[in-house]
Amino acid sequence: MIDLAFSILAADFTHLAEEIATAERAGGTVCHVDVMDGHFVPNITFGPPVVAAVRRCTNLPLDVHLMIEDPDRYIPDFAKAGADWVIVHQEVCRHLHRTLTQIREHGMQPAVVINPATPVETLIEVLPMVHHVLVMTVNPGFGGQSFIPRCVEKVRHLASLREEMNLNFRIEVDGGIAVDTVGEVVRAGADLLVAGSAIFAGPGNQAQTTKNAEEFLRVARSAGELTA
Ligand SMILES: O=C(CO)[C@@H](O)[C@H](O)COP(=O)(O)O
Ligand SMILES: [Fe+2]
Repeated sequence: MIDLAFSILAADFTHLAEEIATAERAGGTVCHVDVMDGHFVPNITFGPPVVAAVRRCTNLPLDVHLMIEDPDRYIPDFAKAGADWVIVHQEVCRHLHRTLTQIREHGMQPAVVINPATPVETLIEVLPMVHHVLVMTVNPGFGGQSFIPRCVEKVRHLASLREEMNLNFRIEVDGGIAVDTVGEVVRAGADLLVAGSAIFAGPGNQAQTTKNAEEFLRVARSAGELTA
């Protein structure tokens, strides 16, 4: 199953509810929320109150990508806000197993993410406990950056580990995913596809947003069929 996890970072914040409804009607199946703290990444976005507002706009799974130092401190707040899936960066978790366990204990699905410079091997011990692994295909911090092709090999590596270890975590990609890059990552084994600037067309441009999402899904699904 291919999921389009549309990233609201690229949406028109003055009409967030409408932007989410448009992406959902066009086939988006997961709502990806990028939380940035200005420390782990050089940008600041939003926190639990915005996640709670998004929760009131949609019943889609909320995939909350925490680009923050010390995520443990905020797990209860994101649970209260209505997050479904919480993704933490391997690079900030000194006790990754404990953090993932805490996410699950708060009723959410735990996921882990690695930056382009972080190897897949750092995750082996936690693969049995995650709902998904996110492979960053840009350095985190901003939307609209260029896809880093070398990261595709990490998706392939994870897909083969999943088979070898007889596990069923999903593989997500995030950053520069668009019609010209999505085929490659799907063929490598990703099926949870984050896209922001490739989907949202800007204020008042719902028709183009719809077209973008439909075309994105058409390309992703045809790559998926070739792979299956
Ligand atoms: O986590 C991030 C960026 O750090 C992302 O989720 C971006 O929001 C993706 O944006 P595009 O590359 O699709 O524009
Ligand atoms: Fe993200």
